[in-house]
Amino acid sequence: MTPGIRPLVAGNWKMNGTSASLGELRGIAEGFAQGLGEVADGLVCVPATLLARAAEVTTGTPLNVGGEDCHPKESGAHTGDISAEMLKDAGATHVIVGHSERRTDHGESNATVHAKAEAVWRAGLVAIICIGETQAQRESGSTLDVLAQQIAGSVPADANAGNAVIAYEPVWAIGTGLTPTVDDVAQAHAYIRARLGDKLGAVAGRMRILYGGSVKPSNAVELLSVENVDGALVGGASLKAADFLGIARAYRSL
Ligand SMILES: O=C[C@H](O)COP(=O)(O)O
Repeated sequence: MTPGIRPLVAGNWKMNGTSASLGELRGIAEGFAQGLGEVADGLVCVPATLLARAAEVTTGTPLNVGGEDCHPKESGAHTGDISAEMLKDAGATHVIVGHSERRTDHGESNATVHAKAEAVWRAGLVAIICIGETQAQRESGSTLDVLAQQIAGSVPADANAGNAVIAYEPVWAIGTGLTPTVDDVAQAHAYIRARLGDKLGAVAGRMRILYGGSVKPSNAVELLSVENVDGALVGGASLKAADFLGIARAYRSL
């Protein structure tokens, strides 16, 4: 946690969910409406196919919905792609950019992620910019260098606390049940805050830095209490309302 920064508990459904899943989203929205919204902001990023209906389900609740990716351009001949403006039209308030699965599956570079973050801002939305090292990079001792490069290349110079959220996701911790030690998380988040400070100045002290990678109700208090961890980006455990709310509930005791 960072004094003065309101935490954000964000879900990422990835390529999961059909209309039958909207009941879980409704459950999450109700949990935030019934008190959790007082201790943390809530967001669930859903597949584009569900976004408009997800926005309807969450209307009138504190829960926001977002997109998982966008094309850098506003419109044009890009079959199968979706622009940030389209996501906004469907009800998104946030868009994830640079998730490691996009970087790996679609070869997205830091420059691409940078362009996507700017596209999110062009649409008036908040960019959740993901960074994180692979297992091999960690084992070779280059974690902090990788984070520095990703911040330098992926985070536009006009990022601030209102338009961007940084998500630190060690790639090897995503969907594996493995998590870094709290000391490793603290070191990474402090380093990210410092590099953001170098790049952005004082505003970096007010930006949210989320941790992502195998967050679940049983480890949420431990991970979310770490200094400079201002929330979570949750994959698998965001698919069930009970699990996601269990994570957000950590903020009742922090
Ligand atoms: O965007 C979310 C992350 O990739 C974390 O996924 P996970 O909670 O399933 O490990």
